[in-house]
Amino acid sequence: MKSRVKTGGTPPAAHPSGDDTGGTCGGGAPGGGTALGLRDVRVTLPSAQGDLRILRGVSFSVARGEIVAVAGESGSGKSTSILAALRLLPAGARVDGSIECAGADVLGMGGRELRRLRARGARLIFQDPWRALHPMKRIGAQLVESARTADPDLSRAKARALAEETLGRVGIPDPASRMRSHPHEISGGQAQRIVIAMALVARPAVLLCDEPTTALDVTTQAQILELLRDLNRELGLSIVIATHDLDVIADIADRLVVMYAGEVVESGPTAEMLARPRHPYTYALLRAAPGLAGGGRLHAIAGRPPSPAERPAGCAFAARCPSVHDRCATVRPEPREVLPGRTVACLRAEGYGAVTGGDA
Ligand SMILES: Nc1ncnc2c1ncn2[C@@H]1O[C@H](COP(=O)(O)OP(=O)(O)OP(=O)(O)O)[C@@H](O)[C@H]1O
Repeated sequence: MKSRVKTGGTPPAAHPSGDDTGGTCGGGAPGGGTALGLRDVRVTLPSAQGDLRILRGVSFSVARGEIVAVAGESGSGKSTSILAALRLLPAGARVDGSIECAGADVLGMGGRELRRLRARGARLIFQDPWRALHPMKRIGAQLVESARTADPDLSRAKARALAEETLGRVGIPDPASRMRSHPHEISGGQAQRIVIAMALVARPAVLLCDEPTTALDVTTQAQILELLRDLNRELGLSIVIATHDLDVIADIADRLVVMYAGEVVESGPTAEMLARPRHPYTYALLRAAPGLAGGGRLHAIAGRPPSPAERPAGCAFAARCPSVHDRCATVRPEPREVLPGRTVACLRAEGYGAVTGGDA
């Protein structure tokens, strides 16, 4: 169903609200094999210079039990895609296209359904875990609140038991005593585990992680990603991870969605995209990733992406593209399916070899 929605300027819900009782979008909701689907999503934001087209027809989907990484440089539209999925864009934002979460039409939702969506349909994990934790409330109380907001029929005792069990599940030692701690008593890595636990107790259909490890040290980053992968494997949790750092997610993502200047330029199974990137931007991102270049020379991507106000007429990547040709300046490449489940938006899409240690 196609919709056009003006969002009401609701700020991201740092703490779950407890006032919803209805709705259709939740972890246990029926509805096909898709946990989250964006189809031709366009987002326009008002600004002093006029309307800014931030997303220009973004499509990707996350099957149940799948990990999808949304990658791209800063400003490519990753966060906007995630916030659009939860209708959390700033006041005045216009969203066109269609967004589906666990079988429900997100752009057609009313207030109550939206609260339900945010409480248990799709839960957000931010880069900064402290943003999601109330500094004055005990960790146990925050977990119980999250569980009971998602399922108001859950008794306080059952919610506490679920909270404690989930803390153990995400690797928090001595969960019973941790329940009584306040956020200032824990480390950044533990805080992110607790934020993940707060999402898990709500049994969401999909976890939306926006740069979930960027604020953490390298060892903790790896542990949090391992935790996400375990939760995906053991609970069948569907996960989206937005990141500018392809190294970080290449090992755990089933599929990659590469964004540039508000568009998806390439998407497909991770292994295939690493072995044979087809879009020059994907290739450039891979060559700029230390882990994936495997000790080979790193190639920074020269230049910078265009801002939404200065986007050129044809291909947005043309000014930085080593394979550019005349038509790229005037013809906007539409995403096309080059293999089953693999799309590329490039007039050439010629394909490159895998980026390896010997690549120079
Ligand atoms: N409220 C806003 N008003 C104006 N422009 C915005 C607003 N929010 C985002 N943008 C612009 O939209 C584009 C996409 O931003 P977005 O944050 O979605 O990208 P991103 O890929 O998540 O980048 P980052 O990793 O830096 O968060 C950027 O050019 C950004 O400047």
